[in-house]
Amino acid sequence: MSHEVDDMKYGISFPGDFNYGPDIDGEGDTASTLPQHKPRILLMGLRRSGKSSIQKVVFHKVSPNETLFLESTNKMVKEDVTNCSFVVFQVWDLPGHLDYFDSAFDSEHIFGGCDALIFVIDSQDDYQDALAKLHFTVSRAYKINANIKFEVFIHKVDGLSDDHKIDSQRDIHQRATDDLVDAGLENLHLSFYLTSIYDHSIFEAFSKVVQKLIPQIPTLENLLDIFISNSGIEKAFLFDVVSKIYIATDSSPVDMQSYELCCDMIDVVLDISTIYGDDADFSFPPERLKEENAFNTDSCAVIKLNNGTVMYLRQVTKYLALVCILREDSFKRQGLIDYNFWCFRKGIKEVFELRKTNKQLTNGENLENGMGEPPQV
Ligand SMILES: Nc1nc2c(ncn2[C@@H]2O[C@H](COP(=O)(O)OP(=O)(O)OP(=O)(O)O)[C@@H](O)[C@H]2O)c(=O)[nH]1
Repeated sequence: MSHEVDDMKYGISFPGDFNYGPDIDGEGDTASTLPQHKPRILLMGLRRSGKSSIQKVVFHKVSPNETLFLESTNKMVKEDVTNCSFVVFQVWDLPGHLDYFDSAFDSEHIFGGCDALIFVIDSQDDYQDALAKLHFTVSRAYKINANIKFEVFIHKVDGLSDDHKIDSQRDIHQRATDDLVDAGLENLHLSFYLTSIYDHSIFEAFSKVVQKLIPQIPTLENLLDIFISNSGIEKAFLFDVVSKIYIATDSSPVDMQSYELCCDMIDVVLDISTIYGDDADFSFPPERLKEENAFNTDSCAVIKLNNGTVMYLRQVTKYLALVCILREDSFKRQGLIDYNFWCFRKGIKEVFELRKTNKQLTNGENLENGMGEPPQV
């Protein structure tokens, strides 16, 4: 394992335009030293479709029930998702009743600098108007900026039966793409997700959107593949701890149940660290993470399930955690897994250090990772 990671060539480009939160070690604030372009995600859709609720549940840990009486948003709300989070980007919540292509708005600025546009459709409502608005929005935005990733959240599916969900998705997909073909926009690609704030589907969908904006994804996936295949692990996720967005996973398919289990494990570990950690602090989760010792690079947890499966969490940096699912038999070789994890973490750090040392690399200088020696196995 160590050889494979050490020999790996990171043959991808590292555009300096995707910022990450505080240093990979959680020390220092890179925000002041790196260029300030933050990927921008626009949340659009008709009124009451659920845009503000999505933002509150995913990024502010608001419980779904608390969104029931959210007031309508009347003006554009811009938010930097930087708080203690590894992934740094901006989310703009655009109220549904306004036309952003009107001359009153600077549409070039709104859509020209946009990286992903999430269009939220309320699946519990008649979606005829939403489809018309979707077509109007994406076709105009595409003309301004053809690089935008267009994502459609078929939202509030908690109220639909399984059959109804599939039918709605098929119907919306068909009608939306037909409209684009009729308008001669075959190259405009829409991705569809079934979402609800009442389960983990909204986190999963947001994870997939964010992953499209991380240029290092192929390398991270590759590192995870090498790690799991050499450690007898079945599935591994690399999580941004605060948002519970997974920023990468190995190349095997993701099943919702495994993802949910891993999210729950992060909650359990956070709670226990907060209560029994060196500097126990009982404030709201993002605040807790600011405390140096509540959840740090030494955090590690093992949960044995009654079906012969083990869940293993290791902290990669203060903001990133690796959560793995494996069989109890494979966990007998924990020493090997720990060693491989050490190599994996070293690889991850090198990937993200490259963004800082881009210049050094082009000058042919060596990277120093300052990681010390691997643990003894
Ligand atoms: N059942 C269900 N209700 C949801 C879901 N997401 C949001 N809602 C509800 O939908 C209602 C409207 O949500 P908002 O987040 O205010 O909608 P919005 O799109 O921001 O609305 P505007 O600010 O008017 O543009 C609230 O009562 C939410 O509780 C969901 O996944 N399932």
